[in-house]
Amino acid sequence: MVLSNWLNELEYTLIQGNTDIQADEIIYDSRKAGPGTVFVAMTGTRIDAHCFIPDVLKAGTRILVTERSVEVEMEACGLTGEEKKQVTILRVSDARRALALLSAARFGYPAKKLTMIGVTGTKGKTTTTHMIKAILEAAGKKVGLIGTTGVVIGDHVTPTMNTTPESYELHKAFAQMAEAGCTHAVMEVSSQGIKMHRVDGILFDYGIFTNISPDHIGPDEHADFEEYLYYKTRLLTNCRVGLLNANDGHAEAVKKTASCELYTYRVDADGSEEGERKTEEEKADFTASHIRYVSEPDFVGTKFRISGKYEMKVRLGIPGLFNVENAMAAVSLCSFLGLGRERISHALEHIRVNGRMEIVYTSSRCTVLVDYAHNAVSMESLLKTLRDYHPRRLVCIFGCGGNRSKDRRYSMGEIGGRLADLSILTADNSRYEKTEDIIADIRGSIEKTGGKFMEIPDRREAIRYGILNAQPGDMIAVIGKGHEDYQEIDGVRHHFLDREVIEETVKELGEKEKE
Ligand SMILES: CC(=O)N[C@H]1[C@@H](OP(=O)(O)OP(=O)(O)OC[C@H]2O[C@@H](n3ccc(=O)[nH]c3=O)[C@H](O)[C@@H]2O)O[C@H](CO)[C@@H](O)[C@@H]1O[C@H](C)C(=O)N[C@@H](C)C(=O)N[C@H](CCC(=O)O)C(=O)O
Ligand SMILES: Nc1ncnc2c1ncn2[C@@H]1O[C@H](COP(=O)(O)OP(=O)(O)OP(=O)(O)O)[C@@H](O)[C@H]1O
Repeated sequence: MVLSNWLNELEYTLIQGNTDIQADEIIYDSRKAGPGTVFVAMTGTRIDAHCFIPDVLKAGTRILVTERSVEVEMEACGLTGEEKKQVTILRVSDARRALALLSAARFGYPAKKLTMIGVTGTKGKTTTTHMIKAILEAAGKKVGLIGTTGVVIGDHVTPTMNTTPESYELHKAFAQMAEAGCTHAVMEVSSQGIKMHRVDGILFDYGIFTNISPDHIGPDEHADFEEYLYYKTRLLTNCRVGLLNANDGHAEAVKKTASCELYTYRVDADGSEEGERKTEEEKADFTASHIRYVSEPDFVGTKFRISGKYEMKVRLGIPGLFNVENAMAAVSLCSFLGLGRERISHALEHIRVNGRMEIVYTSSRCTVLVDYAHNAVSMESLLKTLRDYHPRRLVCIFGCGGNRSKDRRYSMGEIGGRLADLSILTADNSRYEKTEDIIADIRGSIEKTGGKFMEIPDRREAIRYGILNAQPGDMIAVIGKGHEDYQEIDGVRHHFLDREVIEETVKELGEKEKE
């Protein structure tokens, strides 16, 4: 490919060289340098990649995209004067944005070949994207998905470093999706991804804003809540049709900044009808009401009614009030796509989202579920909504990650003590810390609540204990790791999946009962 073919959407200054030269690949990691590569030097949060310019030139790269003058680096590269002259240098104001625009061109603008659906929000991104995928697939569409659980195309899952991967990886994935015959791409759009220009140049057909609460604020993420909110709202300035959760405390502020064709959805947990709402502000385009919590021997979830621009009754096979919100986002969106109600209904009744309120076992004996809640806010909303099912006992099996803020241990201990009937403290990803030390930190706060707890540091044994000692009608929530299929100990990831341990134990239980 000739470099100039990739430059249509890029604003740049040609510092030296020419653009009518061969370019085969775009790289943003110096370790992939070689002849034919275009090196985009990004100023990182840890490293300024301009310092790798001598290395990439030595490795054979002859095209550089830079944010600043690189005379010093050119001096240090060891090339002859003639060789240096042959290097093409493009100066851009933002290399991350340049990477996004170049990557889109490099892969032939694959996002334009797909119906693009983006979901942002502090919570609910993974669940909502999986619900949309399940509905579209039930309607016979081929869908690609990108998010925390990886890039999913058909049965093939490729793990990703980030919830919203780097722009180059995104366009590569879109190209693979288009190649595989996908018509729709549904992806999680993190605020950090927006801030880091990973989705620059993509115009989403549909954008969803699920909710926002303080999170991801810190040295390498957002400076403060205002910045976090700002970047989250950018999705609704970069899509044709937007959907906003009217239940969210910041919905009005988000509405003011949105520039798309905007619709709202809401959940009336108190059972009131759309017609009974008093103010215009309280009305939404899509409303869920008449919510019932259903716990049957083979089905745990909710039933509710949707009214407004779309009407249907839903039986949702994933428990919890917040999942009604997630389902409302998914159904409202799918209502624009002209899908049959029976397909939507079937998909939601049988929905399973890997590690998100995932019911692994349910019978008259007990219900066991896995969830990714790994901080106090998520844990609190999870335990509160599980109470709506009136379990005999609510048992929560959890730990906390090592080498992370200790505040999380104290706050999760406090929530467990207050909201569970029994907490079983165990290992999460202990990393370089001793599991016993982490549990001791949790113990410190749980003891103050007077809540009942026990300690079983081995996570497998903790899960086995919970299930083998269940009382009829118990609900057991195994939380913190969700879809993760490993336990990280001393820098090594050992295979471990909560769901598998639950399934093994349930089998053991069945065999014991037969004896
Ligand atoms: C703080 C942050 O967002 N960092 C992201 C950023 O890394 P960075 O560019 O700052 O990294 P850096 O190490 O300073 O390197 C700078 C540049 O030097 C290059 N380099 C580096 C070494 C070398 O030898 N040669 C070389 O060329 C690197 O390839 C990079 O281009 O760009 C990388 C590539 O896209 C990301 O993987 C990385 O995410 C890190 C792992 C991260 O933890 N990010 C979190 C904060 C994040 O993005 N989270 C969101 C939100 C999730 C949610 O909502 O739950 C997400 O979307 O994942
Ligand atoms: N709409 C929601 N509101 C509040 N909590 C939610 C909601 N949806 C899911 N949760 C809780 O948050 C956890 C993470 O859910 P999910 O993975 O769907 O969200 P996410 O936005 O992708 O989160 P993360 O950024 O932590 O990966 C779930 O395990 C559940 O406990």
